[in-house]
Amino acid sequence: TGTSRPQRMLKAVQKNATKGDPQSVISAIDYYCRHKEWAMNVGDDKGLILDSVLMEVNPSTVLELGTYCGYSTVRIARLMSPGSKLITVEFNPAFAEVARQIIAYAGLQDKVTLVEGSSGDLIPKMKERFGIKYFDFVFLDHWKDSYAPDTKLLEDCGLLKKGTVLLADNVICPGAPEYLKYVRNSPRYESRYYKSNLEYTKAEDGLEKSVFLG
Ligand SMILES: O=C(NCCCCCn1ccc2cnccc21)c1cc(-c2ccc(F)cc2)cc(O)c1O
Ligand SMILES: [Mg+2]
Repeated sequence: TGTSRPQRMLKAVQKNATKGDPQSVISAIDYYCRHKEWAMNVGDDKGLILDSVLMEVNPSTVLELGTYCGYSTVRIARLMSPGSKLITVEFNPAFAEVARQIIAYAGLQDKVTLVEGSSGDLIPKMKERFGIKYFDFVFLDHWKDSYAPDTKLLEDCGLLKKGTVLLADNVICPGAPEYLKYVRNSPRYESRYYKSNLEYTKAEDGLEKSVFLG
């Protein structure tokens, strides 16, 4: 058996990044995934768009669906103000274990709560479990066919407020057609597509930014 791809990514971070320096963790992962082995992090190209949308919102509460190894968790948390909270949901325990270590290596564990489970089960429990009233920012990066149902679930659970920004990864590759139809046709969202590349490749992909209008 041996190590998994996430475990090799963690080794690369421990070898090449500086403890407590989130930017060096991001650079170490991007270098590893571009030159050694591809992995499904949002990556550096789309990461710059994520950074700028995040800074524009300056959220107090963030929900991330799909932690994977914690790359986007680190990208988001490093830009969040003191006292703000990021809840990230990961379905796969092995991914969650690596992510916890990468988030801690970056020194961002105090801002981040990593929860294991499925979005469908956890979204209805956010208020009671984490004392969340609303999310100011939601990053969707989990099962692509869950983006639309989970967005409806967030609405129904009263977790979105006027101005909440949803940012969805992979709307072109692998694609989230149902989600695009939903947010682009709904009068309750103002949507915009940011064209970019699939992480570490020349293939097209992009992020869809959708503002909830209440
Ligand atoms: O599949 C992707 N991500 C999702 C992974 C599984 C999420 C499971 N999960 C996590 C939390 C959670 C909560 N509830 C339910 C389920 C949950 C993904 C794939 C590609 C990709 C792959 C091959 C290729 F050739 C091109 C592109 C690129 C990306 O950027 C991706 O994000
Ligand atoms: Mg993705």
